Amino acid sequence: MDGGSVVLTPTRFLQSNTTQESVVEKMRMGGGGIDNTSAVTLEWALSSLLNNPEVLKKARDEIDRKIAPMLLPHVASKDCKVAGYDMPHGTMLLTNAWAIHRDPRLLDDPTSLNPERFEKGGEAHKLMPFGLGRRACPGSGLAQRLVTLSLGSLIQCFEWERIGEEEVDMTEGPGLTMPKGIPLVAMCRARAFVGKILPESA
Ligand code: HEM
Repeated sequence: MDGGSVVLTPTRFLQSNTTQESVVEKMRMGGGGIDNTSAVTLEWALSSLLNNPEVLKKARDEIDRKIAPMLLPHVASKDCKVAGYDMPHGTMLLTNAWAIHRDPRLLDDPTSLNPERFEKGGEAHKLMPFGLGRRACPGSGLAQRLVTLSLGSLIQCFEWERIGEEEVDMTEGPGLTMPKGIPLVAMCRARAFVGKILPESA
């Protein structure tokens, strides 16, 4: 291997008295004890991807498209079954709320915006933005009041419009709380009655 700037050899971190230079030197000589099938395979794979950036981009786009945000991980405190699957004590369980909320077996036409669907008895339980069970969000009462009151006031007090013909971009950004990929920019105008209450906003 040429003395490149990145040496992908995880095993070297296990050897506290080994400098990077000495590891690289040993690798050049086919160093004993450093050979690691997985690390070598990873190194070749990453090398090939770096020489073929379009394939690297395709792989990353596919991962971004298919790996949805999960709820926080939970761990089984004792052996149990979830949906028929054995969960031995200590198993980490990740809930894919994104997929559950889009499952046509649970909701009719799940990707349509139809808030009235949750007025029907039992339907609200299919929505789980706050998780479920003992570790569900303890702030859900506060959050629901805050969000619904704020959204209600924004709808009540302003006329809203998109800034153009194009639909608002719905791409998700990275991060635990699933922020918007592109921040929302919209036009709003205070409704006439607001001017009577707050003259400076008219
Ligand atoms: C729209 C707003 C919010 C959303 C969507 C949200 C969502 C969540 C979710 C999905 C969890 C993980 C539940 C699980 O592990 O299954 C969680 C946990 C938690 N949330 Fe929230 N949350 C919100 C607002 C708040 C607020 C306002 C507070 C505090 C005032 C809060 C405090 C917490 C705490 C302390 C936990 C950890 C609970 C535990 O692990 O036992 N959250 N939240």
